[in-house]
Amino acid sequence: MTAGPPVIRRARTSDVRGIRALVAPLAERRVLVSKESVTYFESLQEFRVAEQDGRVVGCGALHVMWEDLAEVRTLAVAPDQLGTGLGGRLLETLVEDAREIGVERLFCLTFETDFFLRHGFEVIEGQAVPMDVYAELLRSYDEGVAEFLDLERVKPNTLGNTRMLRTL
Ligand SMILES: CC(=O)SCCNC(=O)CCNC(=O)[C@H](O)C(C)(C)COP(=O)(O)OP(=O)(O)OC[C@H]1O[C@@H](n2cnc3c(N)ncnc32)[C@H](O)[C@@H]1OP(=O)(O)O
Repeated sequence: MTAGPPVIRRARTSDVRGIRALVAPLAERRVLVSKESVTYFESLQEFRVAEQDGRVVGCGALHVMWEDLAEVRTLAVAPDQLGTGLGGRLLETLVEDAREIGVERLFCLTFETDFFLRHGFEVIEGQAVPMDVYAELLRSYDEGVAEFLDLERVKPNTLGNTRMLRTL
C-alpha cells in the first residue's frame, strides 16, 4: 500500500522523540542546533510537524521575538521526503501561523539560502530592528535572539550561515 501525503499538524508531546530523531543527524553536521528534550517540551507549542503513517517526517517552529518579529526554527524534512515540496508546505504553514498572531517579519538563519529566497526571504546585513528594540532584545537569554542580533559571542556557532528576513 502506498503511503498518503504527510499531514501537517500542531505538535504533540509524543512527537518530541520524532523531532529529536529528525534533528540529530542534522545537528551532527552542524546544520541545526541540537537541543535537550526538555527544551523541545518547553517550546512544543511553537512546533508544527508533518506526520506520515505515524512517523514524524518533518518539523518546523515559529519563535516570537518581538511585537512584529518571529524566527523560523528547526525546519527539517526526513531524508526520504526531501524535494517533494514538504519543506515548502511546512514553511508556508509557519508563515500562516505568524500572520495569524500579528507577526509582520520572519527571520531565519540558514545554509539553505536558495530555498528561503524562493520563499520570499531576503539576505540581511546589519541590524533589522531599531536601536530601542535592539536594546530590549539584548535582555533575552535566548541564543537564537543573540544570533538574530549578530552578537560577536555567537559568531563562532553561526559561521557560514546566512541571516534572512521575509516581510509578510
Ligand atoms: C530556520 C531554519 O530552521 S534553517 C535550517 C533549514 N533546515 C535545514 O537546513 C535542515 C536540512 N534541510 C532540510 O531539511 C530541507 O532541505 C529543507 C527543510 C530546507 C527543505 O525541505 P524540502 O522538503 O526538500 O523542500 P521542498 O521540497 O519544498 O523544496 C526543495 C526542492 O524540491 C523541489 N520541489 C518542491 N516541490 C516539489 C514537488 N511538489 N515535487 C517535486 N519536487 C518539488 C523544488 O525543486 C525545490 O527546489 P528549490 O529548493 O529549488 O525550490
